[in-house]
Amino acid sequence: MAARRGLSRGLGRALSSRSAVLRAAKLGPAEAPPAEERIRNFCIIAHVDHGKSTLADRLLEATGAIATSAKNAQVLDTMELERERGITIKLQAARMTYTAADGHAYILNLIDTPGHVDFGYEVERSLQACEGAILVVDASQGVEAQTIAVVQSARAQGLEIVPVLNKIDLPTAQPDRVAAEVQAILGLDCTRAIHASAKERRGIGEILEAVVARVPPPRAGSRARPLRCLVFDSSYDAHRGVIASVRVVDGALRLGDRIAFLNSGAEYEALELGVLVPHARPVHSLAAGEVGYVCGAIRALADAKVGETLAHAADARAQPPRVAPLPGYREPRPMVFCGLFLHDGDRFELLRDSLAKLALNDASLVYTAESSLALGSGFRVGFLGLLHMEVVQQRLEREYGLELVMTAPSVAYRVTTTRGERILVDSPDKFPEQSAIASVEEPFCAVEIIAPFDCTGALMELCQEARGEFGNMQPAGDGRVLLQYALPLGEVISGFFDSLKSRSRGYASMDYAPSDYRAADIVKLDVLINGERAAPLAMMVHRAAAQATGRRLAARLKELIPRQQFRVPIQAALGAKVIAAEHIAALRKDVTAKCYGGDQSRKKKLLMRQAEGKKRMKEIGRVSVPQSAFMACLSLRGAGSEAAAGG
Ligand SMILES: Nc1nc2c(ncn2[C@@H]2O[C@H](COP(=O)(O)OP(=O)(O)OP(=O)(O)O)[C@@H](O)[C@H]2O)c(=O)[nH]1
Repeated sequence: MAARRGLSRGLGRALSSRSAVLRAAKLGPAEAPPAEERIRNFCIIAHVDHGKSTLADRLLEATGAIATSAKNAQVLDTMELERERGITIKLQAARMTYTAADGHAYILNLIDTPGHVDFGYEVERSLQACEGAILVVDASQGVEAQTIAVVQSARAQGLEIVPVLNKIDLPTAQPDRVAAEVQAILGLDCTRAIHASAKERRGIGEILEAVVARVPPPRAGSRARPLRCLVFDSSYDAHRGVIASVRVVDGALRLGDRIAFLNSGAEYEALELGVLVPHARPVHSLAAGEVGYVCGAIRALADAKVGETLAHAADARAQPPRVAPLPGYREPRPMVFCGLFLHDGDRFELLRDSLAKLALNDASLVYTAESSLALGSGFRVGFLGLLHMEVVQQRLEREYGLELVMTAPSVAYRVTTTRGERILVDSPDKFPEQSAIASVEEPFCAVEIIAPFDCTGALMELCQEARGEFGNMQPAGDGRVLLQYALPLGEVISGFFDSLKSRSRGYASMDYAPSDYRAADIVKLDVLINGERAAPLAMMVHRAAAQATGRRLAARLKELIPRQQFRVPIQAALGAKVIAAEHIAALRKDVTAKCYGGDQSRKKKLLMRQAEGKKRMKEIGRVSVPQSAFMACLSLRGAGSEAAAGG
């Protein structure tokens, strides 16, 4: 699945590589905006791998927005084309012109939606920029967990949904069976479902006609109102600042207009307006119903976050303001937290600069400095979910050449103290003494799982172990079952997905969305090494799982911490009460023992290597602890851990 940041980065890079061209690109003569009834704004929604990107490409080809590629995308003959293709796959919005069977030319805006639930809010905003959605379902696979999730989101936004059964070229395709499934599970009328093969370019014309005929045009009459645009995506370009993708909801935006973002209050001038066809084409104005981009030398994404409302500065400043923000704006809310440290503690400045640069491109990234005796200076970073965390980690390592140490991910608990204070605890460091806690609440999420029927028992057991609350179970067609559970988010982020896959032989698909907070008996599990509290190893766990987790952690640390010259006790404790204990026997590690005393140079090398190894160790009291030990807790927490670690 294409990760959200990948999309933004892709377009950012694509635009930046063309920024010189763009600056030189001539702004053509001003044109009248297309009539609302000739505009269709739509997106393509699908479960991963059902063919969303391939179909998007075909629609662009069929309307002449991009050149028709050779059959095999890998053998595109020119770099030019290849680049174009790369851009089209990663674009966030593309404008096509299509002459329909009724003889009229229509402007079709295809708006890309991020595929993953981590970016659910951004999906919601992209969908809000559309009036319709093409639902792609693989005719050989049928409805999957994310199919249900995306349809629910599209419905919530009131979009007209056009079902397309893709991959009918496959011998295993059963479009009629899958149509019945879509109808039964999703309640979508499939009598007019389109049979298509994006691969073989079948059904493409029918899909374009269906977009024109079935997706409603933008609401008429809104052009006379004061300007309001929805920012449904934004990315940062080093040369031009923030590029905000917008859907004009009311009024019209003209080049040179003074603009304001209603939630952040930031004001700028619209220096460049454009549409993506799919290359960026500067325009003089964008009117209600249209989709395009705005640049205004906007310095930080924080000023123009996804979900913002852009208006004319004068309307925003008027007393009382002449415009209200579009409803539903939310600050990005991190759900998963972890500590980020460096293998090489000396490069802290680089980590700080890299995070700051990344945050320019990712308004949902939040971080605060954190310092740990064992791991040095680093940051506590909040992410939208595990995928987001992975993407950030990879970007920091790849783009900034950093070698990171990440502590186990944790969720944020709501703690009410005995003094009546309510605090959000996203790190074991901040967990109050047990005696000062009145109550703790943990975040829950709504989970939907689709799996073969014969795995039902194993998966229900898994959800039960993860303290899940059963919601519903129903047939999902083709010998499969749909399970709905409410699960603690803390369990979902600790190996649950791996366990789900292993207990369903890889066949289950799953989707989750944060729901609410519920009371939970959460405690802080401390680890003591040689009597010293090892703060980076502390965890917040459910009391019922504390003892088993403590035992596994102590046993794992015993394996990971090298023997020292003295006996090292390892203990897991709840407050002052030790609940699990191990010890490492004393031994002086003689790394040269194998060298039979003869080969001096080899002996030297080994001693040097041992010294290097020591450098990578961190001291907890008198004990040298390797980096790997700090990651030990990653595979321990939660119910799914045994399966996740053991396969
Ligand atoms: N046989 C067949 N394969 C197809 C068809 N459409 C797409 N595919 C293949 O299915 C795979 C997934 O297609 P994508 O277009 O990348 O799917 P997607 O839904 O965009 O996936 P993500 O971008 O990863 O979310 C690719 O290997 C495509 O070549 C089709 O009509 N027939």
